[in-house]
Amino acid sequence: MSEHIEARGIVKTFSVRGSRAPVRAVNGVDIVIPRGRTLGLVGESGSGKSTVGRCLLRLLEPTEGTVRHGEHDVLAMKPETLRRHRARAAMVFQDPYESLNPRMRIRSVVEEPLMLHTDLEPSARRRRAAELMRLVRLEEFHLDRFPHELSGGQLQRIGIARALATDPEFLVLDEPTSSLDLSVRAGVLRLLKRLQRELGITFLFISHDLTTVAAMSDEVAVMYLGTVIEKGPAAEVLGNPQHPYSQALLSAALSVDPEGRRVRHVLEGETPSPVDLPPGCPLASRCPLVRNDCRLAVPPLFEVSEGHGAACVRVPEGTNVLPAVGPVPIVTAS
Ligand SMILES: Nc1ncnc2c1ncn2[C@@H]1O[C@H](COP(=O)(O)OP(=O)(O)OP(=O)(O)O)[C@@H](O)[C@H]1O
Repeated sequence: MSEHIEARGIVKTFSVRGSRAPVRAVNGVDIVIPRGRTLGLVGESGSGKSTVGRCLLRLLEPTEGTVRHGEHDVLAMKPETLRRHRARAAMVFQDPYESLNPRMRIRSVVEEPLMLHTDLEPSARRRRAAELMRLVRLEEFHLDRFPHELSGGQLQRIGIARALATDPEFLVLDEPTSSLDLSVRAGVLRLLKRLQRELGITFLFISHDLTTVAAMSDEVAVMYLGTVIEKGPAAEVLGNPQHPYSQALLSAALSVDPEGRRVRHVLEGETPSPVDLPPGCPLASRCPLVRNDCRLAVPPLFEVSEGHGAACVRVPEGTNVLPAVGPVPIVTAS
């Protein structure tokens, strides 16, 4: 299966007022997603998930790293090439109401990307808008409504229709169902699955909700403090987590193991500030299993099983080192 989205060594820092040191929001992340597949990106609030998603779309300029979309070097694009490239990749935001202009009719919301990134005539834009309504299972009359006249679930379908307007190959879905009632969540997730199947779109699915990620993802990457600390096939990472942070995240969410026993992996203490990152494993200051060598260097992703890696020195020695998410060559540790 061909790699579709491939980002290497992504670093993103933000300068903040009143602080001489920048916030290191993303600290050397690799992302590889094969065409038509879903990578779920999980981690607590502030771990850098949205910043990674925005860097992949170049809605933010990474401070370091490379981003490839198919054959295209996204970060090397000049403005006009980038404008046309924006038709190939789009983002669906968490809160559909917040992300839509309340004064724009839905038709303008849906047609806007066509105006910005394509040269379609008005009549072709209208036809495309009607087609998009059918695709997301809404009625054509919704195009003449304003955002406040639609329900949360309908608005998120509009957010999806807008993202699909230019027939993109890649979508970043940033917590696309977190603001929705449970009763409409499943419908939106089913819609996304169907669209992916029918249109062959590649997804980066960002969420802190592990149940949703489990249902949506082929592979999962777990982020902590700007770093991917575990990644691999979704069933492996979520069913057999090896990094103490992933174990804590999962036990907080599930609180029972596969045999039905209650398990608790509690992390004490505060997450360190991304302005002042510790030198070794980012979890060292909170990890119940910490050893001296954890504080020396950031551990690489040690291979737990095929394609499943965890950046923890306690993963058995003598294993391979996984350099990135997805089907990439595996380097044997010396
Ligand atoms: N524009 C910005 N200026 C300064 N700091 C920022 C900016 N954007 C993000 N950050 C910081 O970068 C870190 C990562 O933020 P990010 O939003 O990517 O995390 P996240 O995992 O997506 O969290 P959430 O789930 O809450 O959206 C946080 O410490 C955040 O405060």
